[in-house]
Amino acid sequence: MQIVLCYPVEERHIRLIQAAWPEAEVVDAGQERIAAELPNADIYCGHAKVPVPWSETVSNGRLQWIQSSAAGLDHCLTPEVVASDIPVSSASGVLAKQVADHTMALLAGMLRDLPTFFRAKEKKEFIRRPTRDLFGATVGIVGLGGNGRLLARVLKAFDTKILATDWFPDNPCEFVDEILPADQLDEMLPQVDILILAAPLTDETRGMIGARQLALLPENAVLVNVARGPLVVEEHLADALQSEHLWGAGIDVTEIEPLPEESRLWGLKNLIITPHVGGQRVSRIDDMTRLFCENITRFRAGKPLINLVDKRLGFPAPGVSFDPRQGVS
Ligand SMILES: NC(=O)C1=CN([C@@H]2O[C@H](COP(=O)(O)OP(=O)(O)OC[C@H]3O[C@@H](n4cnc5c(N)ncnc54)[C@H](O)[C@@H]3O)[C@@H](O)[C@H]2O)C=CC1
Ligand SMILES: O=C(O)C(=O)CO
Repeated sequence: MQIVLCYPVEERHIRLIQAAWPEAEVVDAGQERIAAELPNADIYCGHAKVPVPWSETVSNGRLQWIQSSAAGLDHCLTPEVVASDIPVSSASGVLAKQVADHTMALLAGMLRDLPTFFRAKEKKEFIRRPTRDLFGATVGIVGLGGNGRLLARVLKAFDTKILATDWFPDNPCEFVDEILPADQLDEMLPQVDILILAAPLTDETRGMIGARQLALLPENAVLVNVARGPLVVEEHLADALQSEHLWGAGIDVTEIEPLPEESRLWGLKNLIITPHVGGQRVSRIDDMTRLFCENITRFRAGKPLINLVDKRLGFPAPGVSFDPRQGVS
């Protein structure tokens, strides 16, 4: 049994994985060796950011399970993997707390107009201008999974009205006032002061926020994208920010990462950009290893995996959820 890893593990993580399956050989391939090691894996855990030979790996017939170390599965759900019978599980929940924090930072930063004050600080200027706050706002969340649900809980403390769209609208959430089916996004947009994107990148969601959807948002709405850059048509977002139809936006993800030097987005004053760091936290790799070890125990016992992905949809169906600081619930 060979377990191949491609996430930034240290010796102590490898020891934990080894303890979960003592007979297995654990190979820390990293980004450097993953293309060479993946075809020999029985189990793969990681998030390869370099091209890897999925086609060869699937046709070898050796790979038995993919544990993504990311919540987003766009890195591994290739047509060959989707067509195969290899189960895929995601890291939903592992990063949710820091993503919620980061979303609140982007949102509050934009409502309180921190970009203006940061620019003023550079010039040693003391300026004041009207700002806004979150209390009483109507917030729309696109995607009520691990991240979207936790965000709803946090946002509710600000007396907000929360609407959401989700692929599974019948899966209730006590902090959301109304959950609409994914295809009713157009109905939600005109009602919200703040729109938060927390859905995976799939064929359905690519380009889901373009000029038409931005125009459906009320004047002065704020957009936050902590999901994947290609959910938004970046040129259209730049237009809506430049015309000041939107009050502002906070984005942790862009269509191309790193954002190219020539992008129009860099020059927009009402935009906060962070370099895909929403999921970062000092103990992120410990947290991920905890989920992987829990799933190894389940895999060995033939029990259902946490965050088992519906590969045709591109994300997990509702089920048990995993909080690395509390465990399974
Ligand atoms: N900025 C960052 O560092 C991070 C970004 N992400 C991104 O955020 C996404 C969401 O993360 P999680 O909540 O953990 O994923 P998740 O898999 O737990 O939840 C995704 C949710 O989106 C819903 N959904 C799918 N298609 C939809 C559509 N067309 N419209 C509305 N809802 C739809 C699903 O029903 C599900 O409830 C990930 O796929 C990933 O791309 C995740 C973690 C960190
Ligand atoms: O988990 C994910 O999908 C991420 O984007 C982490 O950076």
